Amino acid sequence: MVEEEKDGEAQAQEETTNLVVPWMRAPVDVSHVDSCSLQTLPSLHPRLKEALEKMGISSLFPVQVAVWHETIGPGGFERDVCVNSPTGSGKTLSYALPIVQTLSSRAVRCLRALVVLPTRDLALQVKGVFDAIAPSVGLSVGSAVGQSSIAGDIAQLIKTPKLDAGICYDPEDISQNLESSAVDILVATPGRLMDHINNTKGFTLEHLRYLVVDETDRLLRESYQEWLPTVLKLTQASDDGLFPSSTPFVPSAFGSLQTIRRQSVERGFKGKPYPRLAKLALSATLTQDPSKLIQLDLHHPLFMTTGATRYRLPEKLECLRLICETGVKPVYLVGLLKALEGEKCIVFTSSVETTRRLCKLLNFFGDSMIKAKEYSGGLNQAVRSKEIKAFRKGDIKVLISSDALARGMDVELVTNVINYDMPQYPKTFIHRAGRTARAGRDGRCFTLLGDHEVRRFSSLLKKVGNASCPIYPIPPDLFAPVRAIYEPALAKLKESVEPIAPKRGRQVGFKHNSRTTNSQTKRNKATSEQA
Ligand SMILES: Nc1ncnc2c1ncn2[C@@H]1O[C@H](COP(=O)(O)OP(=O)(O)OP(=O)(O)O)[C@@H](O)[C@H]1O
Repeated sequence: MVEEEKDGEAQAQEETTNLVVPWMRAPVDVSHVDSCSLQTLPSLHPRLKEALEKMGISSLFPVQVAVWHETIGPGGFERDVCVNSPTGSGKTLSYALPIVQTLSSRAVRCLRALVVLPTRDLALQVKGVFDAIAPSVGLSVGSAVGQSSIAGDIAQLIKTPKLDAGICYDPEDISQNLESSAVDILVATPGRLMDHINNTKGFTLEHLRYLVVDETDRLLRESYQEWLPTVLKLTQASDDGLFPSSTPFVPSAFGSLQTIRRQSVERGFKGKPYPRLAKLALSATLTQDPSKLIQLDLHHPLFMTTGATRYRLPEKLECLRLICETGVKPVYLVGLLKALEGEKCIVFTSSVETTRRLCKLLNFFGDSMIKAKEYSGGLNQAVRSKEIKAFRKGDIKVLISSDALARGMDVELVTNVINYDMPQYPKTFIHRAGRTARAGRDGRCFTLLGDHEVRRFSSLLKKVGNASCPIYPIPPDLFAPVRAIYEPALAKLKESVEPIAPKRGRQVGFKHNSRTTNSQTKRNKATSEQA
């Protein structure tokens, strides 16, 4: 299974699209915004300040300051906000903080903010950020992600109030109206969100005020059961001015409430439901494709980006390349990993299959060489969670991964990213490389290349705005011993791996060069990260 960022056709189409929507032509340039200490940040709730300090945060990053100024204070959240900001620049807190601050004054608990992410692990990571700040102002956060128990979700999300003794209730009203949300903020993946929309009694988006579409370009690439049009429809005003799911009788004694969205006649809002659903869309590689952006139904959108170029790598990222002899790429990888011994490294391959084999092969080099673990969409969730936990703790130093880990994942102290397989698309390079050099830290991104890939890689580097990518020389004293044990390790791999039905022109195992991988990539136009 291939987990590349997107298929070539769509990527190529986007690369050549010169149609930039008018509101993207006059962006707020975040590179002109300064960080701001929590002391001087206007209007910050004192309890949120305390919570941030507990997280070790003393100032906000530029993108966070820019979004804060747009969303907090008079006129806040009047416009939808689209953010294109480098990996590791702090986009999660840039939306989490203003949403939590704004909801801190809410009187009744109901679901008001929905954050959607493409994968389970990402959603849980973002929930962790909300969990660190929202309870300080009395807000509750829930998650609805794939591969967790639906019953558990429901218990967490839906509150069924206790009825006062002695009052006579209509059973129908009780069953229909008295269940309400136990959370103010929900972090979800699209598939599980649709499960709740379609099947969970009492789950409603009636009161939703904020919708965050994180990793926007990834989420807009697939329809994921039409989650976005469904959410937008469920938050529209109906013809009679009332929200469609509102029922005429809701006994206020139980704390239920209705949000009435009317067709507004105010300037700038004419014909739109009010109160309005405010939207935030974010990515390090935000799409500029009008046919994708239109799906968001943005209101008077404000575009925030960093610098003049479309893509931008983290400031302290150093890019390096290794030119590998054909047929012995794993030797270069092991030599490089030996040179980086003790540091946390993520090694990216282009498919689940290569991830599995490469991980096995590295472990066949023997304990004195490299201990590596695997992370890919081919593993079950429990194993993936276990490996990522061990990697976060530092018990594992080398993680071999497919692109399932390329987007958004924030693992502390990853100092090196290694592209074992050269990424095919600029977006893939940006997201993979962005697993290091986060939050202003240093990091290195190495790319292993065959001779025939050098030119294509140079053109890719130009597209990501990086001209300099010197060759990294592996110290010869590290290289020679690795080479000596390569053949026995490869033989062990061949014994252990089940033979794959041979396809014409396809080489099995690691007697391949990157051309083989590329042809596999083209054959397997499969999906990737699981929703
Ligand atoms: N103001 C801050 N001060 C210090 N650290 C911060 C601050 N804001 C965020 N961070 C840290 O920076 C790291 C990157 O943040 P985050 O994951 O939000 O980046 P991102 O822009 O969403 O990246 P990606 O595009 O890869 O998803 C996290 O470890 C986070 O805890």
